[in-house]
Amino acid sequence: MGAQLIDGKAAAARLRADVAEAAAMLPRKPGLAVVLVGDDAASQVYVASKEKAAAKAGFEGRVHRLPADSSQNAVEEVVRSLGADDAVDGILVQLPLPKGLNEDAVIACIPTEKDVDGLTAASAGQLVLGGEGLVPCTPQGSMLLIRDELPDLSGKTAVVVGRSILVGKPLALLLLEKNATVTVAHSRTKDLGAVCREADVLCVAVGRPELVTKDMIKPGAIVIDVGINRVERGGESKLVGDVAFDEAKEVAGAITPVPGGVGPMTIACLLRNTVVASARRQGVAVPEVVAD
Ligand SMILES: Nc1nc(=O)c2c([nH]1)NC[C@@H]1CN(c3ccc(C(=O)N[C@@H](CCC(=O)O)C(=O)O)cc3)C=[N+]21
Repeated sequence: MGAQLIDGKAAAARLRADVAEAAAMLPRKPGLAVVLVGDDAASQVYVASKEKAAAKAGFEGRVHRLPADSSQNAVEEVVRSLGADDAVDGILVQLPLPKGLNEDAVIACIPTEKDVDGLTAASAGQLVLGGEGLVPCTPQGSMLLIRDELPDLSGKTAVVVGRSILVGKPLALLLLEKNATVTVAHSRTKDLGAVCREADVLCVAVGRPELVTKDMIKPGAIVIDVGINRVERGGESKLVGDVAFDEAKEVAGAITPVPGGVGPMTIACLLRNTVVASARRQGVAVPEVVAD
């Protein structure tokens, strides 16, 4: 075991404490609304943990549950009414939506200033332009973990495996903003191993269990594993990342585990975005503990 373990759970706990402190400084409590459509088991679990984390941070949290067979218009109407509700600072529409619903059209109903997931076209545009928009939670959490290990990315090579709207693309932009030399690899990349081996910072977000093996990692690299895959092993169900952790830790300099890595940071960053959105909407300065 050469690598240092990056403890996302501990980092998330620290961030949540900062968020709670910031929330207590605002004139009124931050309000977070979660919209959950249907009864997908995994989504229920995620939403419950978001609800709990929001309450613990001193937020006004509310979950709006809609039946799986809701019409497009019904879902959009709920999101629009939350957009018009002054007590709501952040709106999160839990994805994926049940089949038949148009996710893009639902997300388009979220006002930019309440887009705590950073998923609207306006937020994505601000990310490209280097603006002050709210940054998607998983890439934001990944960047905070990287910063703890390597505060200055100038002159470093970063490779992002995966180009999803939710993670890969925004993460590549954030790394670029911090002056890393960024390569985005994906399913059509030729010789993925050779590309990954160039990385001082290797981020993997493809949703393929243990795709990245130790021969693909530069000795001493920082490895950020965004994947959360449920697999059956020896008759048991367990979570594994997109990186073969047990062998990767022999060569990496620092590595995130799954679970306990990027996942907990995602929720902490959702709370952070909500307190930032709330401060802005209340017309007060964003408290220093959660700024930048
Ligand atoms: N609009 C929207 N925004 C999201 O941010 C969003 C979403 N939809 N849909 C689903 C995914 C998934 N997601 C996770 C958050 C935390 C953990 C997490 O904390 N995982 C723990 C353990 C999980 C476990 O034990 O099952 C860990 O990695 O240590 C995982 C996954 C947010 N998502």
